[in-house]
Amino acid sequence: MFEEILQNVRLKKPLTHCITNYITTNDCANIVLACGASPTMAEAEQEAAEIASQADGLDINIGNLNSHTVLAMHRAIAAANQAEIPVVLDPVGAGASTYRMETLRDFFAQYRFSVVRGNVSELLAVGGAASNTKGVDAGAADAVTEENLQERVEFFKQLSAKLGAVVSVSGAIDIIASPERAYICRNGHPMMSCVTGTGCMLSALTAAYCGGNPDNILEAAAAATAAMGVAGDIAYQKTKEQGLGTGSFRVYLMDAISLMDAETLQGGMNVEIR
Ligand SMILES: Nc1ncnc2c1ncn2[C@@H]1O[C@H](COP(=O)(O)OP(=O)(O)OP(=O)(O)O)[C@@H](O)[C@H]1O
Ligand SMILES: Cc1ncsc1CCO
Ligand SMILES: [Mg+2]
Repeated sequence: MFEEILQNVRLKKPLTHCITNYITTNDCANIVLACGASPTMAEAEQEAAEIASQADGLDINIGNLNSHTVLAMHRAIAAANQAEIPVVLDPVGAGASTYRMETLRDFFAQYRFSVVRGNVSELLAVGGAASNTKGVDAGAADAVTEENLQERVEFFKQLSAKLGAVVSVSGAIDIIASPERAYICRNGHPMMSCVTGTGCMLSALTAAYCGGNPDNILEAAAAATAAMGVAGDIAYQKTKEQGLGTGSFRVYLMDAISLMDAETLQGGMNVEIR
């Protein structure tokens, strides 16, 4: 199902411009390289538009904002919209502060996004629902479960229609929704949330996949989530076999993305369409 998506990324090596937070910048650059794309992490307001307009995909992550990066983000997104380059927005910590919510409100009022990707608490906050975000982490009370899955799928399909963007929600059960169709992914391991930035990495990976597949955004976003989930499964297996911890898991996760091929993805993924 996702074979062509992966192949396009390795063939086209999409230039992926990420304006992200300094907590995870290096991991985001490395995951973009690992999947076969090229990262550029420029965040100076003076060059953000110029760099973005040369890219194939743009990743905007609000994890650690300041007035300079917000200005750079505005310039980069405007340039990407102008050039019709896909933009992925990671609303890190949405619901945690007024500054983040106001920044998001300004973005949604002015620009188009291809994908809005975050954890469930962030996407509930973006959708105006009650959210129990715990800083940049999802609140346990918001988790997608087998019991509330259908209700959440409907909510995120509606949010996708409202935003005019694919909505990609991560957690134990991931939901990647367009207004008509949602991919449900049940891969990955809880250890993924014990390493900082697995979500930030998934957003960067999503931007790279969208950059390589600009005419197939829903499938590109779903394939990125499935690849990250399968990588999480592989990394956990290796970590457990060797009796190791989260530091090794982080390295094995990167290894698994760099070694990911269509066969591994197809064989390992647990994906349903609703
Ligand atoms: N309990 C879990 N079981 C399986 N996979 C998980 C679990 N929690 C998170 N994941 C996976 O980890 C990755 C990151 O998801 P998460 O929801 O933790 O993102 P996030 O909160 O945005 O992360 P961060 O902001 O720390 O970068 C996704 O690929 C997701 O599927
Ligand atoms: C820990 C942290 N703080 C801001 S961004 C970030 C990385 C995970 O989103
Ligand atoms: Mg996040």
